[in-house]
Amino acid sequence: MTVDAHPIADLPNPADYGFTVIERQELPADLLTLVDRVRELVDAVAHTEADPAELAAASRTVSELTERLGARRRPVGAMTRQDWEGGRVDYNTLANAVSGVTNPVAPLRNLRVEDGGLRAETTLNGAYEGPPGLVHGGWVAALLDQVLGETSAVFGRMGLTANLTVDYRRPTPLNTPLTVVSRITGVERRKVFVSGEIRCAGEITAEGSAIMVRVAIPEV
Ligand SMILES: CCCCCCCC/C=C\CCCCCCCC(=O)SCCNC(=O)CCNC(=O)[C@H](O)C(C)(C)COP(=O)(O)OP(=O)(O)OC[C@H]1O[C@@H](n2cnc3c(N)ncnc32)[C@H](O)[C@@H]1OP(=O)(O)O
Repeated sequence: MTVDAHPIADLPNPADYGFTVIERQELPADLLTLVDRVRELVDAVAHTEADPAELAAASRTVSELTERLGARRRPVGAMTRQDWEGGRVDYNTLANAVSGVTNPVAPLRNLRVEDGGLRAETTLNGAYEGPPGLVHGGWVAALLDQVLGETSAVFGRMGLTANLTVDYRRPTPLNTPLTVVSRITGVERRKVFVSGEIRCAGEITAEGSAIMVRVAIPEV
C-alpha cells in the first residue's frame, strides 16, 4: 500500500533547516570500511579472553584512536539522502543507531524496496546478545522500529513512532542470517499503520506493528 509518493522536489531538504547533509558518495570508502572493522571489534571485545597485558595495550591503542578520530567530528544530526527504487527519497541520520551508514553499532545496511514494502538482510554478531546465543529483545524491537519507520517515511511521510507492538514468536539467533520485511497497512489522518516481521531460515521469529504519526515540518 502506498500513501503518496514524494519526489525530491516535495521533500524538505534538512539542509534548509540547519542540518548537515552529506551526499553518500562524499563518504570515504575508508570510513565505511572502518565502520565494519569497529563492529567486529565490539564483538571481539565483548568476548575476548586475552591476558591483562594485551588488554591494557588494546585500551591504549583504542584511546589513542578515539582521540585521533574524535578530533574532527560531524555535528550530531548529520544526515544523508537515501534514494529508493521508484524515485522515492528520504533522509536518515548518518549515526542512526539501527541503520546509520557511519554507525558501527547499526546492523541494518541494505534496506531496499521489495514487494511494495521494505526488505533487508542482516546478521547480528555477539555484541547484540541477550539470552545465550540469542539476539536481545530490545534489538529485535529496534530492528522492527527502524524498518517500520523507514517504510512509513519511504511510502508515506516521515513520522515518529507513537506506538510499537512486538510479538516474540521464536528465539532470534545470533550470527545467523535474518530477513526483515515491512509494509504499510493503513493510513488514518496523521497516523500511518505499518507492520513487519523478522524471519530466520524462513520462519518468523518476531512480528511488529507500529503507528507512525506524521510530523508537520514548518515552512522555512
Ligand atoms: C527539517 C527536515 C527534516 C527531515 C528529517 C528526516 C529524518 C528522517 C529520519 C529517519 C527516517 C525515519 C526513521 C524513523 C525510525 C525510528 C523511529 C523512532 O525511533 S522515532 C523516536 C521515538 N518516538 C518518539 O520520540 C515520539 C514521541 N511522541 C511524540 O512526539 C508525540 O506523542 C507524537 C508526535 C507521536 C504525537 O503527538 P502530537 O501532539 O503531534 O499528536 P496527537 O494528537 O497526540 O496524535 C496524533 C494521532 O496519533 C494518535 N496517537 C498518538 N499517540 C498514540 C499512541 N501512543 N498510540 C496510538 N495512537 C496514538 C492520536 O490518538 C492521534 O490520532 P487521531 O488522528 O486523533 O485519530
